[in-house]
Amino acid sequence: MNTLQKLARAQKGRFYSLYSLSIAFGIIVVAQAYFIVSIVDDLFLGEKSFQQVIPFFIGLAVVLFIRALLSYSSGQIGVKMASVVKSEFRKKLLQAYSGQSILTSYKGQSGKKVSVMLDTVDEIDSFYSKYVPQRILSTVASVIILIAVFSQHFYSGLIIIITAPFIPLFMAIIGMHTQKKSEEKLESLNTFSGRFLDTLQGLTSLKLFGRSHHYKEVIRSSSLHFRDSTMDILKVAFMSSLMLEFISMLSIGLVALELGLRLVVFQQVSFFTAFFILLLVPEFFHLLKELGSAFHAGRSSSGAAAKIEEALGEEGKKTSWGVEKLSNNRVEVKLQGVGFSYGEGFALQKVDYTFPFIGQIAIVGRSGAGKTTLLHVVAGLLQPTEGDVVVNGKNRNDYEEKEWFQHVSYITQHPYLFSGSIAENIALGLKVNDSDMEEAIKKANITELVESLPDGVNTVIGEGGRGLSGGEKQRIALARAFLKKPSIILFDEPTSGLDLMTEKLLQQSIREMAKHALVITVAHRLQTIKSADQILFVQNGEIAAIGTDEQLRTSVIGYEQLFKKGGEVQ
Ligand SMILES: Nc1ncnc2c1ncn2[C@@H]1O[C@H](COP(=O)(O)OP(=O)(O)OP(=O)(O)O)[C@@H](O)[C@H]1O
Repeated sequence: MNTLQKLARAQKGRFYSLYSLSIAFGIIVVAQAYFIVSIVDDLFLGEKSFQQVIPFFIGLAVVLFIRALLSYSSGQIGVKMASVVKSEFRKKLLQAYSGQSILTSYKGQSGKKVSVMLDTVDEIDSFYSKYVPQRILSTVASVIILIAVFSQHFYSGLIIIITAPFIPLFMAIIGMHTQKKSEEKLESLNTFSGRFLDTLQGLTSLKLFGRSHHYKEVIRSSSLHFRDSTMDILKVAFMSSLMLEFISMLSIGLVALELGLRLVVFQQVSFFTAFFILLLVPEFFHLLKELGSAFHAGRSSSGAAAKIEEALGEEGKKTSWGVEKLSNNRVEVKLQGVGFSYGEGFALQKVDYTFPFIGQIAIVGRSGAGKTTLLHVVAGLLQPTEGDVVVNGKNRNDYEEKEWFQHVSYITQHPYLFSGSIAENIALGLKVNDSDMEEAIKKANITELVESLPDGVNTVIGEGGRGLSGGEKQRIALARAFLKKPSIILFDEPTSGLDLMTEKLLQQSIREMAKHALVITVAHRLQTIKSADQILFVQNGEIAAIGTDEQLRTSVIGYEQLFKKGGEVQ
């Protein structure tokens, strides 16, 4: 609970308001008992008239109103505290997820991440909306009630002091179990969400391989596991409420017995005192019981906080960035002894190469040779584990992240298209005028495609760009690049599946781009390789040779074997 406590204390104003409200609440509870006892005592024993006790009735009504107001206000403060902390956690998680290295972000299931961000963060709500206000209220108000009881009758106070500690003791025992169970519950909820989204995304593959039934069972058992762990928590909650009720009932009974004997048999206390104490004791134990239930909810929140901290701790090796500006439009990228390792197995070996300002560079090699890894290192998505990426004479890590990415566009094999219109997908939030949009569309060779659609550029394409072919998606991504006009375009060419026409259109667009920028392509097509100014031939994580297609064909063993009959790189 430490992190959650710290975050609660950080909201000093609200924290102290809760204390003030609790002091007022304690006084109000005592005043309420006083007014009730005075009314009963005066009316039945003092034989006063109804008119004479009217001031007490008014006092009681005012006190009841203030009591309701105080309870409402402390609840509201708790809700506000919770909303501040929850939005803080969500912001941190979002920053952590978006700032993670590409390797860390690929790890884990998306559904699980969404569940942490939404459900797990929601779980901490009860710590602030229930536990914190109740803890302050119960401790402060119960002390005030205890002082009132002691002031009237010492032995009743003593019985309360002896029996009351059983409640916190019991709460501590319950609390130990609850946090663990709550962590288990959240883990199964996150796993369930992760599996669900994963299965939903891979539904087509599962259907095609006739395995959808198996996965239905996987989801079913995952959901049953979540149900069982929720029921486990509820079981503990019910047990804990029952026990708290039992302890407090016993304690109230003891005080009542003692007071009854003193009042009726020994006649040592007045009716006023006995009744006053008998009204306050249940209030005292009610506060402790409420604390017990709130404590249970608070422990569940601790489990959630632990899960969030775990998610925030998944740092991974990020690319580090500096504060330098990269204003120059001409960007020269130099790889100096650059190496990268995923930890075990494959490693990119010391790469030395200076890219030209403008032109087309192709990266070729067998599958698994390290082409994409090299592209990711150049893109700034992976931080080299050795050597430096030097940009315009300075280490790239010295530049601001935003500055670098302003100069780069990366067109992957499967570009992500958001749910929205084609225009929105091309602009990606940029404010663009119609003629710029038209030009980008023309250069990316999608004019015909756009014109064939019912609403032109305003046609809505589904989540993930459903309804468009792979080649069309890539051309939309190219249009993004034409609009952005970056200095460096990284292009992961599709391995297969493009018809001749689409291939030609893509090649045309890339050639157009290479007139004004540096285009680095992970190339799989002979045509791209032939038109490249220079080719980096990658073999086992090393640049084995550099040259034009002609040069490499005559001088490098293993280069020619890369090509299949159809002209595609294997
Ligand atoms: N996240 C990762 N963690 C560990 N190893 C990885 C990771 N990504 C890739 N690898 C390994 O690194 C090696 C190079 O992968 P890379 O994707 O760079 O190859 P490639 O030349 O682009 O292959 P292809 O043409 O098939 O896409 C492969 O052996 C691959 O298994």
